[in-house]
Amino acid sequence: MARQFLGNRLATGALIVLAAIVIACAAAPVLTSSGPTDTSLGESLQGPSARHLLGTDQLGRDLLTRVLFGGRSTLLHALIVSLVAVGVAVPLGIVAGYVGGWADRVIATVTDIVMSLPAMIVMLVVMTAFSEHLPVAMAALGLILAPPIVRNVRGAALAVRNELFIDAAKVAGLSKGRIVFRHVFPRVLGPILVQAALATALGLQFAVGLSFLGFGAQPPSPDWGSMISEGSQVLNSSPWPLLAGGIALGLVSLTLVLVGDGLRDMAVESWTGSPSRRRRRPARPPVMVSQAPRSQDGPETEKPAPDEALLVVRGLSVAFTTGGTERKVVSDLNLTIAPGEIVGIVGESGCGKSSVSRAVSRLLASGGEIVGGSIRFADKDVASLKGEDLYEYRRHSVSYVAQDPMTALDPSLRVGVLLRRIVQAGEGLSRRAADARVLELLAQVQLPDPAAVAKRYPHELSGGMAQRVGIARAIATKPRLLIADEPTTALDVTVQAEILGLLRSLQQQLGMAVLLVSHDWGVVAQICDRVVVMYGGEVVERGRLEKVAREPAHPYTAALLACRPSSVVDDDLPLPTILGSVLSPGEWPTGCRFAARCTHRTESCDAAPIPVSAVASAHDVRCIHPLRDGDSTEVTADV
Ligand SMILES: Nc1ncnc2c1ncn2[C@@H]1O[C@H](COP(=O)(O)OP(=O)(O)OP(=O)(O)O)[C@@H](O)[C@H]1O
Repeated sequence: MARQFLGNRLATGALIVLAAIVIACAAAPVLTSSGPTDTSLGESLQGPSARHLLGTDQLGRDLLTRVLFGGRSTLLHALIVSLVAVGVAVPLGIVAGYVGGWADRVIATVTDIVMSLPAMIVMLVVMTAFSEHLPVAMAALGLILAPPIVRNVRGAALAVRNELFIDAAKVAGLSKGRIVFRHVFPRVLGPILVQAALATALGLQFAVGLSFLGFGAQPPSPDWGSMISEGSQVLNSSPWPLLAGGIALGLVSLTLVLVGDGLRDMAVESWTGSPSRRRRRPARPPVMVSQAPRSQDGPETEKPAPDEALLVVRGLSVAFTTGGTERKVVSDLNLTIAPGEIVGIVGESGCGKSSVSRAVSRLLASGGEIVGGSIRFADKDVASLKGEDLYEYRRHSVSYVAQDPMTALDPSLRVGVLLRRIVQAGEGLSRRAADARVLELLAQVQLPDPAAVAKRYPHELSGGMAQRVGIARAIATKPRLLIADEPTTALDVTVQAEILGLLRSLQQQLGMAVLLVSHDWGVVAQICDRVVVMYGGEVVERGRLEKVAREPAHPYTAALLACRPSSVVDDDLPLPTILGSVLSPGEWPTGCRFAARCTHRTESCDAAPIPVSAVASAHDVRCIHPLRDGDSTEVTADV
């Protein structure tokens, strides 16, 4: 961090000047040979000379001495403003942005009220009430300046709340407090530093302004405001008394702004590595619980018995509310996963795969809600978990590996620190033991030279290495179910294969179950035991992987399989695609949701919702015209 700041020459220069001024003011009694009130009428209103570097005022007092002594109270008052403003605003801004809900609404109302007050009039009232106590007035000014900082910090915290690495920290079981201190605060530090510098500059202006009006130091004691006031009265005779205070004020204000800019750039660079690494995600609050008894998703013919199952999802419906309209994106979904099993969910983009995985890991985005059904994990009712139980579930039951490894790792933390915090949070290990465990985890995900990797920031890793670190974090809590949402989509093909191989070998070593979400049959086919095909928010087919892949019964599954690059025989032909596009959630028809793109469509497909039924042992399909051996599987593929 310090290196990044020093790289900004302007800011470094400004900091040196600012520090020099502050130190000189603090050490004024030592640095000056005369006192600030020592008069010498014979030397009145002189210009700069070797004896008086900034000249003298009308009473022959040395202006430099008065600037240095006067700066002590002026800078102290500015500091009070800044400390009060930032000290009040930062906690409120973080709570409003990160916690949200009613806390956000209350804080927003209070800040709106304070912002609507006329600052100058309030200050004059405060000054009248505390005319002898400028520090109290400065503290009041700090309170008046806090609301814009609250808004700024709130915005930064809100943006961080939506980052993938916060989801990852939640799934790793870190409590809200730890997440705020370890992940949110470092990310809002940039805006805080800038605001602190600006608040100090503003405080300085106010301190000087109030003193100019006579509320500050009383003669003969100096401060910069009273010096400017006195200087303005003798401006016709000499500009130096005015310039001395004015230059000090201008210099400190300018350096504060430049230092603030430098600090902000330093904070941004240290958490991003490069600006291109920063991405935003929509906000996501906790989900709500509700029930929906009706189920069109029929019984799974191939599943572990409920008492053997690790995860049992029944009739799950998920909806998003945007602009006051609720839209179901997953409807009536059944899914069962046995301990140690790898199940894949496959389907085109927008079919609801991630919504299912996020509902299971309790990470639905803002506006997202479980509106029906149940999710049971071992003996837990996942949808109703709260507080400690939710941390416990995330800490020891599920883990989440996200699509983009770069955004899923906190860019402001070295890999070793990031993993150590996860390891220490749950197991209460000493630092040394936690560091050893971190190296063990990095070795477990087959990263060469774990000690060197532990010292790097995420932006210093390749995509594949970053995803291995993401997996190391996911297994650090020894989960029973690892959810991997498109874990290889952001990686190139060779790295994809390595990551899938790693997931398979970790699953075997640790005995955990895996729910793999992908739009790519090739990925699912490499490691899954069973597969669930989703279309339009519902399951259209499921069964053992080899069975579904060899004998797809739903035309959609068949079309997906036909679109795999590996199924193209003639390299000269373009890749096949499925005709039409996925319907948006609000456009789903009553009958078969795939009907508009299906060449097997008949009138009865549109008449009523299509139930799931068994086509064979261990093989279910939601289609009234399931494909049979010999039926064309490419009918919907457009080449
Ligand atoms: N935060 C959100 N707000 C509103 N709608 C959303 C939100 N997230 C997802 N959706 C909608 O939910 C539907 C299902 O999205 P989901 O991400 O679950 O599908 P997916 O199959 O995983 O697709 P992808 O592979 O592109 O992520 C989509 O229509 C999408 O627009």
